[in-house]
Amino acid sequence: MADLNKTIGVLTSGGDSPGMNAAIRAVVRTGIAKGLHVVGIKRGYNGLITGDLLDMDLRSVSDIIHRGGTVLYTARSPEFKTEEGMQKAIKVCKEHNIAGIAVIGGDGSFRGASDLSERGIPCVGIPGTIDNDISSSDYTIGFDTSVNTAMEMVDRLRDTTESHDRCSVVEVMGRRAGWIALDTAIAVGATAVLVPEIAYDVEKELVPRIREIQKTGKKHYIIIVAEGVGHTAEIAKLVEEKTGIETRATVLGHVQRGGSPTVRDRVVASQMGYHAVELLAAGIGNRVVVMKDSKIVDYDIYEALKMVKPFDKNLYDISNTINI
Ligand SMILES: Nc1ncnc2c1ncn2[C@@H]1O[C@H](COP(=O)(O)OP(=O)(O)OP(=O)(O)O)[C@@H](O)[C@H]1O
Ligand SMILES: O=P(O)(O)OC[C@H]1O[C@](O)(CO)[C@@H](O)[C@@H]1O
Ligand SMILES: [Mg+2]
Repeated sequence: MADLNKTIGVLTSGGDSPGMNAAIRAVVRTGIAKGLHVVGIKRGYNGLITGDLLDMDLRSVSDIIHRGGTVLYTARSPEFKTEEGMQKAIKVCKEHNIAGIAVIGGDGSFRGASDLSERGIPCVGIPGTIDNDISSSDYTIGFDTSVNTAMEMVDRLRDTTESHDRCSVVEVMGRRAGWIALDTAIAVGATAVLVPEIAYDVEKELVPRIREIQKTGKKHYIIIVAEGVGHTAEIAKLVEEKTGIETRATVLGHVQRGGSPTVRDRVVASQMGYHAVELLAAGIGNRVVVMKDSKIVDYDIYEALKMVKPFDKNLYDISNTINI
């Protein structure tokens, strides 16, 4: 039964990702379809602490499905991690009769969602991060757009790298995870990919690999380095010193977090937003919506946060076998 007196909130938190807007749109429209009142909470948990809320209607999410970023803005809120900040947030929820919140963000945001659920405000997490590093989910909203952007940028770099017989060492995002690096490496045919999950010695492994490949007549090289590995400039310097190949370092940076979301990100965001509201409308909280074996399902947040997503060693091996 529709409950016109029931209010749910939606917020985006942590780093933004393309497709967050599509998820907000799905939450708002599903909520309204179920007869709920929906409020947007601005700048993540900061908006919950300060009461920066806005009423959402069908038209307030028009014209956003194709836009990157988040119309609700996002933030990292150190205050929310304190008991005092948490209590302020709970007070705002009570004042506005908020019976549940869809939290679109990464693992940190889910910890906040779990803390709030524990204190009586049911929250449902939706994985939104370009890093694809939510252990419980095979996929996170924004990843596909991000790797497509990285691929396009490296394709451009390849033109100039090839023309000059050079090596390009390219750093892609992924503070603690190598998923963006791995998919990008496969897609651009990178000679090597360095990720935080797998130890790889530049001097003892990368340099000999390039030397071996040099013997086959190859003259230009792309090396992808995940941000979590770091030292991109030093890696480039070492490669140049040890191989004699002129080498440049490029850090792609935040361009990977912007831009119009791909079909995949828009579709998954819409599915996940819908699923989250089905739970909230039923008064169910402390859940995360995830993709498992191509299906949208939900897990208990505590259980989800404990899960481990093994790195795709098989894809890593494929990259090393065919990208020579
Ligand atoms: N342990 C925690 N307890 C309560 N709240 C937390 C906790 N960790 C993070 N948060 C809240 O969630 C916000 C976002 O967390 P974080 O900066 O880790 O980003 P994220 O959601 O993991 O996204 P991403 O890593 O993709 O940028 C924090 O600023 C804080 O307000
Ligand atoms: O917005 P900031 O603080 O620069 O965050 C950068 C980090 O955010 C992420 O893009 C995840 O959202 C990481 O890959 C990156 O390290
Ligand atoms: Mg995170």
